[in-house]
Parts: sequence; C-alpha cells; structure tokens
Amino acid sequence: MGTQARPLVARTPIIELPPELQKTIKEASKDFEVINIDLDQITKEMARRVEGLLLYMPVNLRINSKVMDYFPNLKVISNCGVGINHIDIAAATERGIAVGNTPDVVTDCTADLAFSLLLASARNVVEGDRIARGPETKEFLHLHGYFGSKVSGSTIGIVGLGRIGSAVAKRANGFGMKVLYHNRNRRKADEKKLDAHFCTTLSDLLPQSDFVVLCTPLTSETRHLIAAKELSLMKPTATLVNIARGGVVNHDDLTDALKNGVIRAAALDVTEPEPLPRDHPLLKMANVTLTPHFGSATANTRMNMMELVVMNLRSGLNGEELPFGVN
Ligand SMILES: O=CC(=O)O
Repeated sequence: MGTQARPLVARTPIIELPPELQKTIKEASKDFEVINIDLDQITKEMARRVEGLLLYMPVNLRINSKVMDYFPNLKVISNCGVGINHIDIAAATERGIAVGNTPDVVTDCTADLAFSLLLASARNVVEGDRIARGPETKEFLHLHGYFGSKVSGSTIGIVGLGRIGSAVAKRANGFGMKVLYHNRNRRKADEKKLDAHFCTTLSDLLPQSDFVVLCTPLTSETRHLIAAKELSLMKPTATLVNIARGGVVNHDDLTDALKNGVIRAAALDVTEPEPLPRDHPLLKMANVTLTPHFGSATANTRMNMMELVVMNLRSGLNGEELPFGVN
C-alpha cells in the first residue's frame, strides 16, 4: 500500500507521546498515518481526510456531535483509557462511528493507585515526608494530630464493583479489611471470591465504612453521587478516595465537609474541574492527598493500552468490529 493510500488518524490532544508509545504508533503506521491535531485549529480540508481519532489522555476534551460532524469521514474513535464519559456514544452510534477503549489492562494499576492514595492519606505519608525532611522531625512525629488512621482490619466501602472495584477489593482482602460494596446490580459470584458484602443502598454503606473508594463510571446517574447528604452519612473518621471521575463528587460539598470535620480526609486522583484551579481551597488543605489523574501511568500499562488503541483503530478503519468496542 503506498503512502498516499494510508488512512489518516488524528491524535489529540497535542502532547508529546512518551517514546515507548511512539514506537507502538510507528509500528502501526504501515496501516495508517497518524498526525497530531488541535481540535480548535484543524482546517475543514484536513478534517475531511481524517478517518480515525486517537484520544490520548483527553482530560478536558469533549467529543460531542459537533466535533464528530467536523470529520465527515470519521469511522472510528479510539480512546486511550477505559473511561468514555467525554465521548457522546449515542451521537457516535447514530453516525456509524465505532468507539473503542482500553479495558482490563488499566485495572491493576488503577487499583494499585487507589490503595496508594488510601494508605498515603491514612498514614499521612505526604506530610510525613515533608516533616522527615524538615527541622521539626522529633517534635512533630508523635503529636496526636499526626496520628494516622489504621488500615489493616478496618472497613472499606467500594462504590462500583466492576473490574477496578473488584481489584481494589482483592487488595483490601490482603489487608484483612472488611469489604462492603454498593453496585447497581448485586454481584453474587464476586461476593464469594472477594469476601464482599453487598449494601443495597449507598446510605447503608457510607456510615459503616472507614474508607469509601469510588470506582464507578461517570454517567448521568452517578454525577454528584457524593454530595453534602452522602458526606454527612460518613464517619467523621472516614476517608474518601476517588479514582473514578471528579464529576462523581460535588467538590464544593467535599470542601465544606473537609473544612468542617464532617469527614477526616480525602484522597483524589480525579477532580472537577481537572486540574483544579491553582487557588482552589482543596489545594490548601492538609487533609487532602492529590495525584494528577494518573491511575494507569506505568510504562507497561501505557504500552498495553496503546496496543489496544492501535488494534481498535485498525479494525475501525477496516470497517470491522472493534476488539474493545463500546457501541
Ligand atoms: O482515567 C483513566 C481511564 O479512563 O482509563
């Protein structure tokens, strides 16, 4: 196949891909050509040539019907990530555009990060690091205010027992934690495997949990699932961990709850908005532990994700069913 005949895939947003991932894309480039584009800048003429969209970590990108209509020959949208709340799936389906994501390969790393955040928050790891480097080590370390929250043997409440939620439960088993979960549908088979107890309602799970870990996708049903009322149901000693999507939590209510001691702490890989404005009150709070939405950010996982992205692109460009399709 000559160079001219290769379908064009537009990659967005424009950030430098890590070298390992560039290699995967390069290897695929015998099948298609990848160009970097800025959605606000791309000309109509160039957009007409684009048959695939590759979304790499699209933090604030919204792929709605207007964007899709700008690409009249679009066949496939391949998302590097499992969450697809930024893509209007119904609009894509209406237009015959296949959408693919990267499930499974992100599961372990994201669950690992959930536990990193949980432990770091519970045991004041970030603050401890600061103290250990500073002049006040001896005086501060044994003050009551720096006592952490015991993880082993405590109760974890997992909201959303999908792939990642189940992987979090597995890790919790290793810490001897009592595992509660709330999910739209009861997962009886998983309950046995994970020694997990079903809570019919969120209101049942929240007051019992020392750590509440959000693992649910962001949908119209889960937007602001955790707001003032839910936070008030949690123990004042409890910690909220969010590795799902920022939109699952009402951040004004969370800020108030943390300020007023309604809950002990929050550990967030995702926020709303993302990133938080530099003057956001959450950034100034000692009982907030933050990471910059990087649940899947290990070299191995990102390479595995890019392989799936390329598989989805190849199939979509050929008009075949995507191996990891969502519509
Ligand atoms: O946020 C990460 C993902 O959706 O995989």
